[in-house]
Amino acid sequence: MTHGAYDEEGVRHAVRLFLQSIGEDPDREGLQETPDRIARASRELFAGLNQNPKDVLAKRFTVDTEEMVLVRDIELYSVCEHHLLPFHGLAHIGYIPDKNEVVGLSKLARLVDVYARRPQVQERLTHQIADALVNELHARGVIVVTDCEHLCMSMRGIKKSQARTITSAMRGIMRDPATRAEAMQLILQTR
Ligand SMILES: Nc1nc2c(ncn2[C@@H]2O[C@H](COP(=O)(O)OP(=O)(O)OP(=O)(O)O)[C@@H](O)[C@H]2O)c(=O)[nH]1
Ligand SMILES: [Zn+2]
Repeated sequence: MTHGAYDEEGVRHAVRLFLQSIGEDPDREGLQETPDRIARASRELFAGLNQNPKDVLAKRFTVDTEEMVLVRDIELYSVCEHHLLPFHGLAHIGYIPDKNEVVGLSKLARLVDVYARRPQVQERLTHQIADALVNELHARGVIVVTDCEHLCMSMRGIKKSQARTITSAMRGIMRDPATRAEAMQLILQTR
C-alpha cells in the first residue's frame, strides 16, 4: 500500500496475524472484535500523521502584549516508535508572540496532539512543537518542556517505572538566560 494513507482493512489484517503469531486464537469470543477495535483506535491514536500544524495555528488574534504566554501541565499521550508502547506525561509550552499575534490557548494543546499522535520519540516531539511555533506563528521565543514515563521502560525491558524523561527545546529569545529562567520558574512553580 502507499505510504501515508490510513488503511483500516490493513490494520485489521495485521492485528489478526499478530494475535495468531503470539499463540492466541483470534476467533475466540473475546478476541473476535479486537482487530476491528484496534483498527478504529489506531485511526485516533495515529491521527496526527494526517494533520498539519498550520491548520491548528491558522486562527490568530491580537492581544496587547509581547510578553510570555505559558501553558503548563498539558496532558500528553504518545506512542514510542521503537516498541509501539505508550509514553505519557505533561507538556509545558511558553512563547513570546510576535506583533501581538497569539493563538487561542487550546491550540497549544491541539498542537501537542498533532505531533503526539504519531509513532514518536520524545525529543522529536518536543522540538517539532517548538519549531511549529517559530515557523507558523513567528514566535520570537519558544520553550517546550515535556516530562514523560515510557511504558517500554516500565512494563518491560529495564523495568524502571519511576524514571521520568525530560526533554526541552528553546528557540529564539527564549535562549536568553534571564528569559529562560523566568519560563523555567513558571513551569516548576509549585501548585
Ligand atoms: N531517545 C529516546 N529513546 C527512546 C524513546 N522511547 C524509547 N526509547 C529507547 O529506545 C531504545 C531502543 O533500544 P534498542 O536497543 O533498539 O531496543 P531494545 O533492545 O528493545 O531496548 P531495551 O528497552 O533496552 O530493552 C531503548 O533504549 C528505549 O528506552 C524516546 O522517546 N527517545
Ligand atoms: Zn520504546
